[in-house]
Amino acid sequence: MRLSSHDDFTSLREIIVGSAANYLSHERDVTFELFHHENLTGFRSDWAYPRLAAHGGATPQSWQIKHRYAEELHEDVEDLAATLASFGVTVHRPLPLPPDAAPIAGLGWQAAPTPALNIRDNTLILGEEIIETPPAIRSRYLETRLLSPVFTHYWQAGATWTTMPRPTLTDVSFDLSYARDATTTLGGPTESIDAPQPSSYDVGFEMMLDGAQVLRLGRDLVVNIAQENHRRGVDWLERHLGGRYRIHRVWRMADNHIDSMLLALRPGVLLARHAGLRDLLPQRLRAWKLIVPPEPDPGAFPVYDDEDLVLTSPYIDLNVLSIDEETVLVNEQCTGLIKTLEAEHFTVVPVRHRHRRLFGGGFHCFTLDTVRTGGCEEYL
Ligand SMILES: NC(=[NH2+])NCCC[C@H](N)C(=O)O
Repeated sequence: MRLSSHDDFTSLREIIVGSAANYLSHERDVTFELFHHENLTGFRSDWAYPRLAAHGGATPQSWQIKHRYAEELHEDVEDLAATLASFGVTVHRPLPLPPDAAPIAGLGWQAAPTPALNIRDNTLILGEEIIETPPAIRSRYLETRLLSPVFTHYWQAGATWTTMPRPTLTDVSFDLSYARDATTTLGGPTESIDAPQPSSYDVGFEMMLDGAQVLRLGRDLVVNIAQENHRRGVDWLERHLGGRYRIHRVWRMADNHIDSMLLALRPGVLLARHAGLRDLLPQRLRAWKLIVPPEPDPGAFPVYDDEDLVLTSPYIDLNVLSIDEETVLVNEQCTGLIKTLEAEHFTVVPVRHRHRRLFGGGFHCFTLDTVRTGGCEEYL
């Protein structure tokens, strides 16, 4: 079918499910530390972390992921793909990262590549257009290349395929204000994000915007912005779209991705982390109903060691995936959310995903819907 995806809730026909194959390590350079600083430092995350200060050091490090967790993740992602297929959805897959992947390099940096797992992040599908968004983490620089075969398939069927300007990603490319303003300890055990090193390739602040910062509602796009890199990215998007969409900028609802804060389940209904989010919404969206699940249960997560990096907050299970306006895939461990949605008359499909705190995403992050029945509607 032709690419056509304008929202997260109308009937799902085709989807890409990320690949967790060979997720062996995290490249703990300054770009990784900055992107994940909120979780790495425990800020806002209630039972975040005994923590890392003990480790010390200032050079990028390859942080090994325990084999068992990588394997269990892979198993859960393959099951997710099978569950979607069992609903009659056509499932596409990225190329798996090979086990012996060589490091990738940019101007003045080098990093081990990550697999195309959280594919919501680096691509934005807007209707009939694929927009590859500029990554903010070096190890993710070539991630969308693993999706090239799928994008080529849609391009051949008539899709528009665009790549936003690619950043150089030197240390000084980043606006650190969000990290500085937050009440958090800067710097992880590896590279301090507060000490950018000069490079001959410096160009100053660059555009950086992840697809996952955008909530798609037909003609309306709600975009979370936390700092200048994001602002430049949204400015680009707005100019590129040339009035075809209405962009609503939301200031600092989250550090970056919006999809463990707010998701649309159907026109008029949002799933929200807490009721206070209403005040941050664009005026016309404030009239929508907010479904707020109970606070996450610490007992619903595996217990990890200090060296197992926790990359998401305990609210990650809010990151659900809708098959249609009634049917929602939810983490089987998140019984509070399951009950809440059932009470609202949704059909919940429980799906296993054990290590959602270790790999940065839930079901919405791991997928990219490419064909849904909804058009470019005026929901607002
Ligand atoms: N598209 C994504 N990767 N979203 C995941 C967002 C997770 C969010 N930072 C949290 O800790 O809850």
